[in-house]
Amino acid sequence: MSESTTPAAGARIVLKDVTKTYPGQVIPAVESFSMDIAPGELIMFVGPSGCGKTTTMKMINRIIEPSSGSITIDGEDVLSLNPNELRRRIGYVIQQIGLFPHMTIAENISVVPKLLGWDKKRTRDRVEELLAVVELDPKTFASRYPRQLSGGQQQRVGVARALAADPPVMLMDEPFGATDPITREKLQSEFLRLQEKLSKTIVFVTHDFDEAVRLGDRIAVLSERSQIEQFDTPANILANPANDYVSQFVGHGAALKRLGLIPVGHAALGPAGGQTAMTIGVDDSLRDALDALVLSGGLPVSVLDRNGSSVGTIDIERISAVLGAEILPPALAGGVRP
Ligand SMILES: Nc1ncnc2c1ncn2[C@@H]1O[C@H](COP(=O)(O)OP(=O)(O)OP(=O)(O)O)[C@@H](O)[C@H]1O
Repeated sequence: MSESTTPAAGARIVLKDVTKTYPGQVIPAVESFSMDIAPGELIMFVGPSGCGKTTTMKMINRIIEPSSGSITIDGEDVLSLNPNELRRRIGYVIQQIGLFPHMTIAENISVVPKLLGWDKKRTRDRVEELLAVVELDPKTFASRYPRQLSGGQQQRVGVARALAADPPVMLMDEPFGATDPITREKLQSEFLRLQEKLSKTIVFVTHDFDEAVRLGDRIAVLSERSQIEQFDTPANILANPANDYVSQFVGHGAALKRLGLIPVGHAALGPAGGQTAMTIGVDDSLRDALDALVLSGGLPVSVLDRNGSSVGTIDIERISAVLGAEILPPALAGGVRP
């Protein structure tokens, strides 16, 4: 990325006692919601349909006006920001994508830059840069229309459009919800790679707890009226759900989900060499290692470093030890690195 477009890192978002009661309703859709989101954090809102996730998120960019309470971005009250300032500071991606069908991909991405009065060259350069960022070749895609793109490609354009003015904050409402599972996983990985570079502050709404675990720095598990049942890292929520409501959300397979978060390199590896049927990378997850163990018929799996050299082996005991050192015999538990 050129120096002129060094990305804006995230901003702090603070919601204090935010309540929204829709006109004609007695019960608020969101009641006394408070949250402090650090710059660069990726926060997932998960909860059942109708619990108030979207209403809470849309109050941050004022698509919905709060009935009471305050919301600040880097200390500034969002109610005091004019519409252009809001657009500059907050990108917005939605499930329905919302690309304009009669505009080319380049024109779609240029919508906010145009509103902000950027000149043609700056806008064109930014469009090219962003298409490259979301892995769509500008030569092929800039002049196409949305209907000439697959769902996954359209969703990438949606992300590029939200990033156009390099906002420090991104709001994402089920952005990958309408894609098939394989495309969805691909978009999630791309998105994580992108976020590693950009470090935006992101509020991401999803129904899918596994998506929340995969993407989130912290997850807010919400119940009716956007009440926060637990707000913590994926690993802590999986290991210690705060109550039955959260446990239900975690669902079955909590141990497998936890393994998905831990790199193989965190386990105490066995000695390299010996008979192994399969290999796994040191940065792959323990869930991948378990998968390889199942396919190898239980034979230890050889662990390779980034250069492809064998650095040790992993087996089922060593995987279990990472999750439950405290309940295993001391000899095994002792080998686990924190
Ligand atoms: N414009 C509106 N007028 C009145 N009630 C509304 C309005 N929009 C949403 N609601 C109600 O507010 C509550 C919260 O809705 P919201 O869309 O925020 O939930 P959600 O958790 O995002 O749901 P979903 O996952 O289904 O999108 C729901 O009971 C909904 O029916």
